[in-house]
Amino acid sequence: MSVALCTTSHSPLIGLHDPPDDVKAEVDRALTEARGFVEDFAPDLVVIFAPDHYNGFLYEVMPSFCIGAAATSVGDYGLPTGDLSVDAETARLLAKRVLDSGVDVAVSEAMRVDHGFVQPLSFLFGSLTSVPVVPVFVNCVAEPLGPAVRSRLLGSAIGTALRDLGRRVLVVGSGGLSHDPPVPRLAEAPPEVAERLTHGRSPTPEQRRVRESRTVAAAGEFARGAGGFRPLNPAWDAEVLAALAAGDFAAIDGRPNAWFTEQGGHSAHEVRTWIAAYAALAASGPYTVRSSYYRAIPEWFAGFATTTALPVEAA
Ligand SMILES: O=C(O)/C=C/c1cccc(O)c1O
Ligand SMILES: [Fe+2]
Repeated sequence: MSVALCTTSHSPLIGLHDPPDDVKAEVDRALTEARGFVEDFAPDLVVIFAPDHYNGFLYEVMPSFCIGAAATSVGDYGLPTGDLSVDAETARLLAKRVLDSGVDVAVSEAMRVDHGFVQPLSFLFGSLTSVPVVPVFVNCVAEPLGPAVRSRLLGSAIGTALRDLGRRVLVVGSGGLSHDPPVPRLAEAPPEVAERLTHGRSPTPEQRRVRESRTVAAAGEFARGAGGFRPLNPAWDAEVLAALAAGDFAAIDGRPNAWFTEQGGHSAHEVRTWIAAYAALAASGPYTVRSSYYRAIPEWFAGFATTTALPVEAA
């Protein structure tokens, strides 16, 4: 089997609240390069690690990790709705192998996914059904969170299992580096928001519109330096990118959750998806980063990065 990696930030504000044209063009070039890398690799399976933002996973039951044997997009922020082309047999096999390794992963036969999964799949493949996929949910927002090292163990177990498949597998990690957009938190939520975080899996179109327009308005404030949001942290982002590029998981493994939150903001825990993806790649041996793009983009509420990587012997 062969393996390749692409990690990318997502932001539902892309296309809804864009940065100046020169920045947008720079990101487009980076994503086009990543897409070219993926086309050249021509995967026959994609394993995507991504978070959810209270669209598919709510406090009714909030697993730390979940592998989907079937998945459908809820179509938040105007993104495509519909089923992903999930490779159910491989999803169930990977779940078994992860459980055998001692990492407790949930399984879903009806996973609902949001922009965290849908945006990278749409960027890289143009649709949700171009390539067989195994979606792997990583809880990055709903506290309490387990330690980040568990994401590495999850990725490592999946990468080890992938070695036996004899397939061309692209592992994808989806999520921002430093960022703290207004995703609600249960501990400080008023009752109606707590109710939504627990049971609100089917908002009306109007409820969805209100929620999404609030995020766009907040991004406008953030980009103007208003609103009291936590700033992006390019220095921390560089530190994390350098550790992952060097395969230096030890630099991250021992970090407490407070390190991610204090340095990068509450949503910086989305970097767990990158840790899992890089750990999955590392299971096939030493790797080398082929491309790495970064820019802090307040209009998208994101320390925005995209990287690609290959095993050393394939590079
Ligand atoms: O509104 C949400 O659910 C999330 C918004 C968001 C904004 C910016 C970067 C991200 O990673 C997000 O999920
Ligand atoms: Fe996100």
